[in-house]
Amino acid sequence: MAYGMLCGWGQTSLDGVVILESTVNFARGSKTPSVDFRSDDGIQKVKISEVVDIEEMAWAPKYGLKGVIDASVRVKVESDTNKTDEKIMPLEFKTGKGTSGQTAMEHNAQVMLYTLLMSDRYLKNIDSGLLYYLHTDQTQGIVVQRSDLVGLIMRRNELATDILKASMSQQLPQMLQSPNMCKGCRHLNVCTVYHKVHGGSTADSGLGELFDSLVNHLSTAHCVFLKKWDRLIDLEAKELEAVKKEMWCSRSLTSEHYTSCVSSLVLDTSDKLLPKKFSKSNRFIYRFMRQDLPPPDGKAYEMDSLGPASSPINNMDCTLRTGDYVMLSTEPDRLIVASGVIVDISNFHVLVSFSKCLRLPGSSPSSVAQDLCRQVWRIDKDEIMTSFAIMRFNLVQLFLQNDQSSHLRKLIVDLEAPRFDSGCIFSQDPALSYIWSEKNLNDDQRRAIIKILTAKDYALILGMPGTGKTSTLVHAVKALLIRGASILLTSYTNSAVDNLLIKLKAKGIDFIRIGRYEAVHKEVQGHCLSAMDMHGIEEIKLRLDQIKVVAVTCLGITSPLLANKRFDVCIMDEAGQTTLPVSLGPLMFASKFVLVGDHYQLPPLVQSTEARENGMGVSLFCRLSEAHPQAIAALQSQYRMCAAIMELSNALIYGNRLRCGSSEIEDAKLKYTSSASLSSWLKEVQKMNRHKG
Ligand SMILES: Nc1ncnc2c1ncn2[C@@H]1O[C@H](COP(=O)(O)OP(=O)(O)OP(=O)(O)O)[C@@H](O)[C@H]1O
Repeated sequence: MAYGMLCGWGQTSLDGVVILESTVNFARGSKTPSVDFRSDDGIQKVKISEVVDIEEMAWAPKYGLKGVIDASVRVKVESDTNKTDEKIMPLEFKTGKGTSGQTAMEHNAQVMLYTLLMSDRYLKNIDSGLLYYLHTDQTQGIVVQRSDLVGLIMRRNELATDILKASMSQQLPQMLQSPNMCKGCRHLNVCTVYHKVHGGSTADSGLGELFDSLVNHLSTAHCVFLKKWDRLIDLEAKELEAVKKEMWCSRSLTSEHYTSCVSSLVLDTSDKLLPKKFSKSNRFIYRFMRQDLPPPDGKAYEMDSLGPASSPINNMDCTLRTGDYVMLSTEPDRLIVASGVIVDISNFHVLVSFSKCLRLPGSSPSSVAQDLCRQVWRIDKDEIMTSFAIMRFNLVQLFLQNDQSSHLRKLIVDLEAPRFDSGCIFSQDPALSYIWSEKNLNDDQRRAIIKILTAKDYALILGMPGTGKTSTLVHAVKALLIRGASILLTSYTNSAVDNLLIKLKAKGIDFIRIGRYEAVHKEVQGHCLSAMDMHGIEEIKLRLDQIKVVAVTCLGITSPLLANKRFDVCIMDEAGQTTLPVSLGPLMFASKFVLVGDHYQLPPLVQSTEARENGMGVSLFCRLSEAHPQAIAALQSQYRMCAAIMELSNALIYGNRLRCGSSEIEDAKLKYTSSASLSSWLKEVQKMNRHKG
């Protein structure tokens, strides 16, 4: 029965696949495992009677806690005295063997907190949970004591106070000074680096030589750099904190007050097939509409404006867009039910895709559909804080003690000059022969690709508007592939990544696109793993090992598909508009990198004035360009503007460095058949020209 239910769930990540497989195996197990709950009832037998949810999001604003529960299960528990009890509880899978010591304590604490989150979610007292160790096939029962929960919540409060203090005044709490506990802790590296950066000494770390061995590589300049950028991220995060608070605390805000949400929604049931299964991505699509929208009678959807009682979803202020990560919650109690991605949004509806069928917590299998239809919903944007977590993660990686971090640190923090292998220009390199023989490249573009091919550390491509950046990158990728290099292509936005991929596809270059299927351009969706006919993790791994070109957005690098992947080159487009901590992420995956951008155009978007004034608007591209102009290859021949328009760009920004790529471009004129169809500003220009003439 459990397997039947599981088949209804889509698979989102490798973790998800592992959990699904594990739960199926666990639930299918013919034997009824005996589990020690360490309670008065002695050893008890447990049997899963229903898998209620997989990877269930559990948010409890009142405790300030959130988590994703591997599996929420209904379990029949039979004690020695033949007493049978049916309960809902969390089931957490662990891959390690650690059933003792500190790790086991952490696992226990995690399950206990999940019972608290589930109690809040299912509105009933959930007093026990299960831990299943995959390696040893051992199941451990946990019965929650009130005193344990009180202790855990107190620790949570201490942690929250410390985090708040750190973000306000950059003061970190004392280290534990316990070598035994610290040695096995997975946060040891980051913890010691931060301790040193904040002026901590070996003595007050309490770790002696161990501390020195982890931080001795850090110079004063490194500490200053990390501290500065950490502070800038704090400032920017604080700016957006207000938005996050609204999401957690507000109960009655409408989109008029808060533009990243739509409230008062109901499921549109006019299409009986909802949810629709998006077969390619294995996701489930639900359509929501305003509660006050008149029922669709065929005409309602075609109306330009709605009646006075109803307000459009996608009004001018609403910042929700297709491709946005969102959270779905209930109104008025604001129970967060699932996270998904907007597939489409208009004045009348919003389509959201989820990794599995929706179900209200506690809903019985027979009434799931009715319960969902009766519910009033709210959709909030949900990506702001994840990007800060990624930025911090990227930043601290740069200061850890390993070869890759050390290499990047020298280039990015110490600003060591990048090396170029000019000798190879005269070699018989087939990649270079390809570039020399390629007729569609102009001299600037050829020089740029040679810069990329000769770079040992990095190259910077300054691509002014319309100078053929994308076309140049396509040839650069081809040349690198001739050399047998593996390439990670990245950019901040999905559209920039896909723009390049569409051109690569036209040239017959194969690639894998990592990212949310819905946010990927239709023309390249077929290159998403979720759209391929893959059977199991091994096949996915094999495909990833074989492919030479992988593309992902800068913030998409946290995908488990990229874990342990290494590339010869990372090429980053839009680098002039990407903040430094975001840029660092993809660079960690490659031996050398190419940044493509134009720092004369818009700098990275930074909301906080203080962060901007203190340097957050300086991209890595700009930092390296200013330090090492010799690393830049500039594309200056443009193919988008006639001479008169280009002169404006040259006068305002480019100091006459831009030139027309051909005489046709230089003299190009706008062709139109009738002036009636012209917009008013063009008519004005036309009049002025006649006047001049
Ligand atoms: N060497 C070349 N000769 C002739 N046309 C070219 C050449 N390189 C690029 N183009 C043309 O110039 C236009 C702009 O190219 P592309 O889109 O690659 O530039 P871009 O720098 O990425 O553009 P933008 O800055 O506007 O995003 C395209 O129409 C392209 O075909």
